[in-house]
Formats: sequence, C-alpha cells, structure tokens
Amino acid sequence: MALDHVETLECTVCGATYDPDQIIYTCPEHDGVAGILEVVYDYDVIHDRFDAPLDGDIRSQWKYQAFLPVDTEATPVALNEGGTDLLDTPRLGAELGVDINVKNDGRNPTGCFKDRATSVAVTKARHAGQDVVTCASTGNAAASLAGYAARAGLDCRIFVPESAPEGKLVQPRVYGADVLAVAGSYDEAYDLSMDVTDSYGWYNRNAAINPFQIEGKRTVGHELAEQTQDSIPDWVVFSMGDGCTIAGCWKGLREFAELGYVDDTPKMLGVQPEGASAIHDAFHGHDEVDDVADTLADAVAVGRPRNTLKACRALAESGGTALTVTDDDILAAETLLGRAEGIYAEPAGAAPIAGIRRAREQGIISRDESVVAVVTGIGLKDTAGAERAVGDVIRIEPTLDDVTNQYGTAKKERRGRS
Ligand SMILES: Cc1ncc(COP(=O)(O)O)c(C=O)c1O
Ligand SMILES: N[C@@H](CCOP(=O)(O)O)C(=O)O
Repeated sequence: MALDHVETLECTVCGATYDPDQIIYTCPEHDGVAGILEVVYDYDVIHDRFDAPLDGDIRSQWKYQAFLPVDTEATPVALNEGGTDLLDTPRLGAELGVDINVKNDGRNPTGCFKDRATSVAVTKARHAGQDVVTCASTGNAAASLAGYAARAGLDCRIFVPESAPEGKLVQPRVYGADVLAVAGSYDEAYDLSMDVTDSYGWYNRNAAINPFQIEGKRTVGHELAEQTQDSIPDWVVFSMGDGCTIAGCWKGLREFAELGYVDDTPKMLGVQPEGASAIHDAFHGHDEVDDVADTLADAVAVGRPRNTLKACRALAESGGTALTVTDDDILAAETLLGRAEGIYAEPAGAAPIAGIRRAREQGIISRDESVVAVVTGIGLKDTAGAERAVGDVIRIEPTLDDVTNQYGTAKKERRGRS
C-alpha cells in the first residue's frame, strides 16, 4: 500500500510536521483549535498518477483518488458520494439579478455535502483497524458518519444536540448508530466528543480536528474546476459553520489552478447567519465576538468555529469576503430555491442564496459577474423549519365543489390537446 503522495501533516500555526501514516489530530504543541494540521502533498507524484480525463464525466469524488490521503490501493468505503450536478438555474438568476449555477450537493447519499469527508474518514478508520467511529454534529455529519460506518461494518456513536431537527436524529438510528442526544449546544457536544476520544480512543471524524476531513471536502473544488473549466465563475458561495467546507473547496480549486488544469480561480464568498457569525466577525476584524449561536439554520449554529483560520485564509487568498444574513432571509431563500428551480435545501444549504441576494444589494457581486452557489444539504431532514416559510396546506373535503371553490369552475374544453 502506498501513501507516497502525502508528504507530511503540518501544523497550521507553528509548522511542526507529523507522520501522515498515524492517527493524530491537532498539533500537541498547541491547545486544540489552533494547532489544526494541514495535509501536505507531493504534487509531482499526484500529477504523474492522476490520469483521468477532465471531461466533465464525474461519477463520484473517487475520480480524484490520486488527490486523496488514502493508500493508493485502498478500496474506499463509498456510497457514490460527489459527482453532483452543476445545474443551470435561470429563474433563480433572474430573481437575483445575476448569472448563477447551483451545485446541488444535497444529492449526496445521506443528503449532505458531509459524505465527501466521511467517505475518506471511514476509509482511514477501517485501514487503521478502528472498530468504533464517533463525532459531534449538528446532525448532518452524524447521519453521514452513521451511514458510512454501516457500510464499513463499524460501530458508530455520535453526539448531537438534543435540539437537532427530528429527521437528523432519526436518520443515524436507521443506520444503526447510537445517537447520544446531548442536553446542550453543538459546541458542548463537540467538547464532549473530544473528551470521549481522549478517554476511549474511538476514531473521531470531526472535521475540526481530523486533518483528513477537509481533504474529502476539497473534491467539490476539483469538481467545480472541472465542470467550469471553460468559464471559471467569478464567485463560489458557501454557508459557513466551523469553516472547514469553504476552506476545503478553496484548496481543491487552488491546487487545480496551480497544477495548470484550469486557468483561474474564483473568489470565495462565505455566508453566515447573523446569530452565528464568528468567522465573518473574525474575517472583518471585529473585536466583540458572541460565542453563543442562535439561528434556525441549525447546521451552521456554531458559536466557536474550529476552522476559522483556514476559512479566513480561503476568503483572503481568493480575494473573496464574508457577509451575514438574517434567519428570515434564509427562509425566503429556501422557498425561492424550491419554487424557482425545484431544489429543496435545508436552511444552511439555502443560506448561500440569501448571501448572493445580499451581496448583490451591497454591490459585492455585480450584475455581469457569474456565481456558483453550493447547496450543501437537502431540506427533507428539517421539514419543521421549512414549514415556517411555506404556510399550511390547503385543506379540502374530497369533493369537486371544494376544488371549484379554490380554482373556479372547470373549463372542460381546455383539458384536451388540440
Ligand atoms: C448543510 C450544511 N451546510 C453547511 C455547513 C457548514 O460547513 P462548515 O461547518 O464546514 O463550515 C454544514 C455543517 O457544518 C452543513 O451541515
Ligand atoms: N454542522 C456540522 C458540524 C460538524 O461537521 P464537520 O464536517 O465540520 O465535522 C454537522 O453537520 O454536524
């Protein structure tokens, strides 16, 4: 087995390096958050090994296995993650006043972008001979880990705030995981999962500390570069919680440009709810930071993001920026995406659309620029949230009269085709 394309794991703070062929989370020279490790590759090896045509035919993220930090001969633990559509969305564009495409990552196997990372995590865990995998989650990472653990035959024990949407608490149980519903926030569940990892040694998927997670997430950048190579968009837009996702995408986009596979890179726009805006605040140099998250976009309800450094670097290096939106903006974006294009996103998945509207209003994105919004999660896990935006069903008796009351008298002659 070969891991010869991975040079080292490098501390993002002090530059200390570590053997990539071991289970290590953050740099022990630092205290948790700050010492996140970065996977450093030997791109000569990767370039020689990567022989897939960049022809837009992307069946799954494992098209880019040469770029992933797994043994080259490893059989991935996979459910067909990645390879998601980049959709033309003209009605949405007309509404927002900009040329927009949507990368629909809610189509991943468990309904969320997280599967890109989890597939790599569980592949690593299985190769390391781990029997138990764990993570803290607002719900999506939990469901994702549970699904891939089931696929690999591993035990899965996950920590989720008890306030998570019902669908996110049910889905991992269907996959056979133990769901430990924590009486506290995601941030508290996260701290607990870290204590548990220290005590029990269970393999921790948390992207905040597991250096390999961002590597799976970066395949969305590879895919976007491949799907837009003739016309790289001006902007790529993500919602941000811990910040790993936008940082991963940027890493993928940047390395494809550096390898000469594409000519340019887009600017990254990171969107956060007003009630959970720590990365936005750090990026804009705000001193006062509220570390208690309060937003209906539960997947990004993060008070103390763990990947602020990498996310801010992605924003800065790409020439992009961060902005905030209200919960009402997010709900409006969720229904807009649904009714304009038939895409049902959860609030965190719809937040980029709200962000694009705001960016247009503020002149950050101009009418002649092109934008890709990445919808990171499907809406079906949180119907209660969406219900706030769509109102009630139209209740009727099973009679034609009630339909007539609603739509007026039927005009029979208009039914047939001439
Ligand atoms: C649907 C969805 N969108 C966006 C995010 C934000 O990703 P990150 O925390 O890596 O910034 C998450 C989870 O974190 C999520 O579940
Ligand atoms: N909101 C996320 C948080 C954890 O995900 P990660 O990929 O950053 O570890 C969730 O879905 O749980």
